[in-house]
Amino acid sequence: MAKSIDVSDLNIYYGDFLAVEGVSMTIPARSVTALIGPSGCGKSTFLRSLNRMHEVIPGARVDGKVVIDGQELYAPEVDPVEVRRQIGMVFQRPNPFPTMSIYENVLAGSRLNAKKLKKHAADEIVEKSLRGANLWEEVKDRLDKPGAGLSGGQQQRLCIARAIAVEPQVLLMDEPCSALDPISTSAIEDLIHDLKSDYTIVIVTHNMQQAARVSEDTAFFNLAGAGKPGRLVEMNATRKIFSNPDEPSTEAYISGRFG
Ligand SMILES: Nc1ncnc2c1ncn2[C@@H]1O[C@H](COP(=O)(O)OP(=O)(O)OP(=O)(O)O)[C@@H](O)[C@H]1O
Repeated sequence: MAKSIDVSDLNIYYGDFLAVEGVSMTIPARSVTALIGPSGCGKSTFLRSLNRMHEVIPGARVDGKVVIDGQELYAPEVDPVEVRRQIGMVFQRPNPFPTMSIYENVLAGSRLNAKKLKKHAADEIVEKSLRGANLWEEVKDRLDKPGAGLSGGQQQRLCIARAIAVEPQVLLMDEPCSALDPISTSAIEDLIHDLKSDYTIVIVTHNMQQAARVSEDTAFFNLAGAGKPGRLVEMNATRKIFSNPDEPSTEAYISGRFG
């Protein structure tokens, strides 16, 4: 199920504006890769290029290659809508469908994928996904209540349940804990740890400790200068990035000297 991702010479544009330049990296399967770097260096833009969400913005485009287990993501025959279904994404702010029940929130993606879902199969998906997102025990007695009635941390876990319900190959997370308190953050981090045995996870985070805690590899992005595009400075084992990075600018960033 989990897939590795090979990115080569990827340039990412908003119209004429080159936001991210020349990224090449290999993101290993069944592992967590953290993307770090100062504001505006293109972490979210890069993340969205991995499931073709970037192109949703008018005029936005990429050139270069993204290959997921041998399949080129930007090949002409690939349907971007299908890609977005297969590569799950969790955003900064939990965004459950507010009036939809917890049960239906989990199934939202599966209902799009399968025309008719039998009650028994639907129940199974809901329980498995909520268990996978570490939320089952907290909500099993109120599955018919609206998603908006949950706490922020529970809502974020509900969004993760919704993302994993379709059994994606890859899970992209854009600062999934930035709107959460420390206890909910810790629950999500534990969950990320559990999920990585099944999924390839890429997470954008501003929190250095979080990158150090949850990821195997870390990619440090930076701007080459004001008005210049973001680029990948260094990707290495997280252990190495936080103890003995190859690049002085990585060292400066992680030690809090800029960014
Ligand atoms: N919809 C958009 N249209 C035009 N430019 C955009 C758009 N979204 C982002 N950008 C620009 O692309 C560059 C990279 O932005 P991006 O949000 O990817 O950076 P980031 O590293 O994720 O930042 P942050 O850490 O602040 O979230 C910035 O110069 C930003 O202004």
